[in-house]
Amino acid sequence: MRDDTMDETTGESSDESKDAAVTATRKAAALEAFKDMAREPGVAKPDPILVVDKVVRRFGGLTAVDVEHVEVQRGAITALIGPNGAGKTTFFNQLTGFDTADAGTWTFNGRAMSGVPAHKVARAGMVRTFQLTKALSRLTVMENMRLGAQQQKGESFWRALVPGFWRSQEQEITERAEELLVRFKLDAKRDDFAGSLSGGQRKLLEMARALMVGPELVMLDEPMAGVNPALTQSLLGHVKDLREQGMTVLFVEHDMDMVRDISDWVIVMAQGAVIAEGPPSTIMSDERVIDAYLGAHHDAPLSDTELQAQLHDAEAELEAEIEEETQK
Ligand SMILES: Nc1ncnc2c1ncn2[C@@H]1O[C@H](COP(=O)(O)OP(=O)(O)OP(=O)(O)O)[C@@H](O)[C@H]1O
Repeated sequence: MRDDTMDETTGESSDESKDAAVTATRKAAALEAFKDMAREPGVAKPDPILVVDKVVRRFGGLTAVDVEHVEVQRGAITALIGPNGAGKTTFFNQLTGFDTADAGTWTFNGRAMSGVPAHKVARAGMVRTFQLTKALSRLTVMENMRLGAQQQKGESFWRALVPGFWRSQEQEITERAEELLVRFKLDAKRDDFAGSLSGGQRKLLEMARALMVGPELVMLDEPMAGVNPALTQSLLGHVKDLREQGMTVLFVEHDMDMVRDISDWVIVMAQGAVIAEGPPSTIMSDERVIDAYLGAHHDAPLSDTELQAQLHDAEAELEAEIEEETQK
């Protein structure tokens, strides 16, 4: 039963103040772990949940991922950033068993995971979110949630053999789905097609679906992409909430405001490799990161011709914008 007695000094119910205390503690613990940490790619973490060594993925002649060593701290929110084509999504796919690495090893909670198929990786406690595909959009919100559990548990064998066992599992799955839908304020949409949800609601469903297996490490692929600014804060709150519930979060994101707002630590990839790590407040002023985003040699002086070309492009863009505005 909830204890709703009020704290006279803060005016909060004691449950609320307890929640706030937990939030402060988890955040503080995460920040404490990164205090004084060397800002070097591959730097050792005090309590890593994930440790990656020499992972390589090639597509023909292109090396999409070539990560020498990286560690992810347990209980923290870590952002994985980098310019387009840096290899972030490919790296996520290797780690979660959705694609096979050409080389390398990694451990999750000390357990070797290379070569382990996706549903077993999920069962071990490491899940990634997926954007809603066309097929999933045609299912209801509830069906998506149930699929999140079934697909990842890979228990069709048991389902066929032991119907009684499966029925009790089914009930458990439905209850867990209901609980998560309430938490993500999607319960009123449970019977709507996932395709009819707004951009922000889809992101919530993607997150809720990943939580069906009760993961320890949640990997979010661009959780803010296509989200209406009005829903931004609510989504950020849900991501922070994962940490408060004791989960570890690793997310890929281009939106630097979000990275600064919620991450405890940032890992930067460029051309397949981890090139820098550091706290969100200073990472974007790291020379290696500036180089990666702007392309090498940005500090070499521009030739006259290059300068003219840049000015010309900027003017053309500005004119196009003005024209667009006047036509509205
Ligand atoms: N299935 C594939 N076949 C061939 N090349 C691929 C494949 N998947 C990714 N690549 C290439 O690998 C490189 C890394 O791509 P990836 O999508 O992992 O980068 P990213 O950092 O996630 O980029 P973005 O931020 O734009 O999503 C790119 O050059 C991409 O074109």
